Amino acid sequence: MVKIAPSILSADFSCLGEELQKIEAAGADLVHIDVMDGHFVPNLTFGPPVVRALRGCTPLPFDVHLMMDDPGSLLGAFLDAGADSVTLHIEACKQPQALLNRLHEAGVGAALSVKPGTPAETVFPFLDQLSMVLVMTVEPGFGGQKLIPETLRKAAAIRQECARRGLALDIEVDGGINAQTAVNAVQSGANVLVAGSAVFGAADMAAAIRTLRA
Ligand SMILES: O=C(CO)[C@@H](O)[C@H](O)COP(=O)(O)O
Ligand SMILES: [Fe+2]
Repeated sequence: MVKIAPSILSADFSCLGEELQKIEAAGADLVHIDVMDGHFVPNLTFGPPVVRALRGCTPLPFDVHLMMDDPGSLLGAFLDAGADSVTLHIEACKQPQALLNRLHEAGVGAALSVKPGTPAETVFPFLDQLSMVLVMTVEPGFGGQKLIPETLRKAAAIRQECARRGLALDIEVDGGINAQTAVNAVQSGANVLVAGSAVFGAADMAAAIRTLRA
């Protein structure tokens, strides 16, 4: 079953709560929240107070994608704010194990992400401790970019390694996912599709989500 995680980076920021209610009604499975710190990526978005404020707007799980240089510094605040799963970039983690331990202790989903230039193998030592791996299919920082096709080979390599080890992880792809690119993404082993512009830019969000899922 393919899960659809609309990224609120492409939502109307002047009425984020209503935007969450719209994607819930349209059949979204998760809310993908792109946290950018202006250092790890050249853009700045939401912090824990925004996540906390949105928590009351929908029961959908919050999939928090931390694009931060020092994710440990605000991890507790994002957990308190209502994150259901937290994705850390392997490139930003000096001690991934310590941060994963904190996520396990908090009882939330623990995910690691790789940027397009980061080998899939960097997350292999942690696979048995993860609920999800996020393969970035664009350079992180902005919505509305074109998917980099070679990145899907990493989704396939991670899926293969999981199968070899008998692990049933979610594999999420993020960036440039639309009705066309979703086909190759799912064939490569992804089962969670992040979609910002393809959902929030659609005239009919429910139809866009149905098409992505199909
Ligand atoms: O993490 C990111 C970008 O850094 C993404 O979640 C984007 O927000 C996806 O946007 P689209 O490419 O689907 O428009
Ligand atoms: Fe994201």
